[in-house]
Amino acid sequence: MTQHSAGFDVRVRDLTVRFKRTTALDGAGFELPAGGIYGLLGRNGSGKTTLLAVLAALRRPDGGEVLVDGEAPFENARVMGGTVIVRESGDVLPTERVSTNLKYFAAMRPTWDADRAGELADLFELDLRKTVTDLSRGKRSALGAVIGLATRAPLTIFDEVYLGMDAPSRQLFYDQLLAEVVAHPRTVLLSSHLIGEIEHLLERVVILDAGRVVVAAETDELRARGVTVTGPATTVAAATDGLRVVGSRDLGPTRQVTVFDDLGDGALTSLGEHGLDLGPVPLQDLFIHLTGKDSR
Ligand SMILES: Nc1ncnc2c1ncn2[C@@H]1O[C@H](COP(=O)(O)OP(=O)(O)OP(=O)(O)O)[C@@H](O)[C@H]1O
Repeated sequence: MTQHSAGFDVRVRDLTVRFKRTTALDGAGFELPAGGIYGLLGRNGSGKTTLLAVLAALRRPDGGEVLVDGEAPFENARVMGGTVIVRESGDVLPTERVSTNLKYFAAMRPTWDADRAGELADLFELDLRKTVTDLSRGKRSALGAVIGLATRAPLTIFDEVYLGMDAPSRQLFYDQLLAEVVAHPRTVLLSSHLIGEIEHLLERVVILDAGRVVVAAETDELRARGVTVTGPATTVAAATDGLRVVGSRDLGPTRQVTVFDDLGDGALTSLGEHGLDLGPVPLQDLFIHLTGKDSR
């Protein structure tokens, strides 16, 4: 059911987008419930920006279905009015001052919170008098963060916008994002390469690979499906037979494999009974295994 107070939900089914010779999205599908912070991960060229552009109504799909809050977003004034996308290329007025940009968004966006925008601009130490073109890359990213957060849109999309920020600024962004979503629930979709940094924020993760969704799952469920198994090579091979092994490396007689499978307690106990060492797999490693050359 759509919960308007908690943001827009997103349903994508069999989505295809083509550019002349390139199929950027090739039957992608996933769902995001209303209200929550979600991650869109994928290697360079996997289709993240294209997907986000479709969700934000900047592009019409060539095939399949995209529903945002129950309706197709393209040329849909209601859905577009409730969606904000922040991209590094900037959807700001580049030759105007920061202060003018904030006033412009205040006028354009009914959900804009001007006090919060001012507070965030202070926190990010943005000089309101500077024109956008005179800002450093990191400060331009910070302006994007301020706009994305202060808009309080039911669907808020950040397309790698915080990559230009230094580590303390990114931490500030993550903290402020979390505070915003707790105080004013909405649906936030972040695309990023910095998985280790953002994984604790994410309720769900969608991983794209070559235009297809290879994983769409709750982050906790994803972590539970990944385990490293370490021990004598022959024992590891026998114990993991029949499980989906996504990575393997040998260190002399010792083998470590990364398993990505529905591991119930039974499977884990049986691995443990073989006397093998079991360990967690960082999301970043799972991502590398699932989108690396070996998995194709
Ligand atoms: N305007 C365009 N014209 C032609 N091809 C395009 C266009 N935009 C994207 N593509 C192609 O579509 C594919 C997906 O690109 P997209 O920008 O969506 O990927 P991405 O996952 O955002 O990549 P990155 O992480 O490098 O930003 C790529 O092969 C890209 O070259």
